[in-house]
Amino acid sequence: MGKNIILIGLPGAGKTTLGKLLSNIIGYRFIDSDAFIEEKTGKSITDLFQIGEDYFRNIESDAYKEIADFEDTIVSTGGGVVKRNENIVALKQNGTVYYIDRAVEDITHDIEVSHRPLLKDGFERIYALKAEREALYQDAADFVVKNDKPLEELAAEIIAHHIGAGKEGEAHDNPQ
Ligand SMILES: Nc1ncnc2c1ncn2[C@@H]1O[C@H](COP(=O)(O)OP(=O)(O)OP(=O)(O)O)[C@@H](O)[C@H]1O
Ligand SMILES: O=C(O)C1=C[C@@H](O)[C@@H](O)[C@H](O)C1
Ligand SMILES: [Mg+2]
Repeated sequence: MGKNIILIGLPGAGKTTLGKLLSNIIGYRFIDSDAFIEEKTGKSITDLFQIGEDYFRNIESDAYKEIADFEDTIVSTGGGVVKRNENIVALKQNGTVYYIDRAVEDITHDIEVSHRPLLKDGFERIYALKAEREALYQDAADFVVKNDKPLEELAAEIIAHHIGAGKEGEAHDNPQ
């Protein structure tokens, strides 16, 4: 059975769109951890966050432990997956972690903030998230993919890495 493909990165980095595209190409199941949590709890991420961030993060960590047992699955994670190392440890048991590294300026062009609890006060917060989390995303990643090109090209880079072929270019095995 193939290892899971775990996509991490900031809100708006392209994880869900790329994950669905990868799923169509290689036939693995696609899951989005936020949607998985909403289905399991019957509550929206916004509602869970309103109860308290710790409350949400506990539910999120439990979800990653469940997801870690899946096989042949592409996982689009929540942007905060790296806030707890236990999440990454669990997901790496049967998964390779790909950091989708996208410039904040590109993200702000493409997303709106209304249903995003962390961005409800505006885009400024995403600059802070980038500063807070960049090192965490880099440390967690087995492989870094720069999202500054068509998503089909990112998908090709990830598939090449996944099948063990390796590839020259901006995507690179993470030396950290
Ligand atoms: N390389 C790209 N070219 C064109 N559009 C892109 C690219 N990367 C991302 N996008 C667009 O950016 C938006 C955000 O992408 P997406 O929803 O996949 O991000 P995400 O990481 O899943 O974010 P979140 O989970 O926080 O919603 C989408 O409209 C997507 O189509
Ligand atoms: O970046 C984050 O911390 C979050 C991202 C979303 O995917 C959700 O998981 C939630 O809104 C928290
Ligand atoms: Mg998403």
